[in-house]
Amino acid sequence: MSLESQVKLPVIEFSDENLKPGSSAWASACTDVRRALEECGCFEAKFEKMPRQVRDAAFAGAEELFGLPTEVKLRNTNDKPGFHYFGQFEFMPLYESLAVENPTSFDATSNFTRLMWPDGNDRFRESAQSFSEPVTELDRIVARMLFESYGVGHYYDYYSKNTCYLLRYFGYREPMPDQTNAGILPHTDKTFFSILHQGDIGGLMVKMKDGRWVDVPASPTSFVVMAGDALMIWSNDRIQSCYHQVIMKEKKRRYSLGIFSFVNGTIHIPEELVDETHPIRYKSFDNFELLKFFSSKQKMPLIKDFCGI
Ligand SMILES: O=C(O)CCC(=O)C(=O)O
Ligand SMILES: [Fe+2]
Repeated sequence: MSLESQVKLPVIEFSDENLKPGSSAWASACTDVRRALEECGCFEAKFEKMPRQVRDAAFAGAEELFGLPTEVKLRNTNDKPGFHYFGQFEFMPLYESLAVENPTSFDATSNFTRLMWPDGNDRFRESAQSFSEPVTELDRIVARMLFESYGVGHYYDYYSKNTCYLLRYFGYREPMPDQTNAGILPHTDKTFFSILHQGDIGGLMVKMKDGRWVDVPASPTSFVVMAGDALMIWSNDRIQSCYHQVIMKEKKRRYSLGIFSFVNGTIHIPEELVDETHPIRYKSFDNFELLKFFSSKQKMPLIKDFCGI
């Protein structure tokens, strides 16, 4: 085994014991979350609240969704930049994804389902919402723990009221002989948090601070929590957004599900996170303007060109 594959992500367990705010187990989980994000930009969350049948139904839904004709998938449009179908890229021929905005809502999941299946598909609709509920809950737990650990617990109220969630389904074809096995090229997300959950086929890799790429094993009980660029800016660079990519190592189709959080309204860098060793690096910004800025550029711009000081 090479040294590279021995590096592992930090693992944090979220169980009944440490989910009680105010308990000592909660306080130590708050510190673990902050340390993992500051040191690695991501961690593996073991989260018991996802029932096995809900997870399996969500992946069965993914398989059905990617089985639809491309022209149907292309109906997945949205006024928000980047909240739509992606695929058919020459430089990433294996990758496709579809997005459901506000996936914990009955109406939003119904609208998406009707768009894909005009005759209805209740099983799919229900699976999308039931999967999203516990994962958005995990997002809020992680956010609250991080804010408390930074001494800005009051920010949680604003976050929970103003966060907009996106459920994204990822599908990757198996590479043909002589075709690239790059599923998705290295990038950071424009989110506050991204929580990814792989199906049975792994392939996700995350980059550590020392430049090493680490495999994220697929597991039915693991969720990868990653810092997005919006969190990096909000944290005044105490946390770096997580570089990640997908390499298709197995000759099989791969599915993955992601819950992405975006904060509505102007995000200010908390004064508590600014001090002599962390002078202010960014101006206040809008998460959707950040998305727009990146989607409008041909060449990958730098965050500092968007809101750096
Ligand atoms: O397929 C995955 O697990 C990750 C996809 C991803 O990183 C993205 O589209 O932002
Ligand atoms: Fe990503």
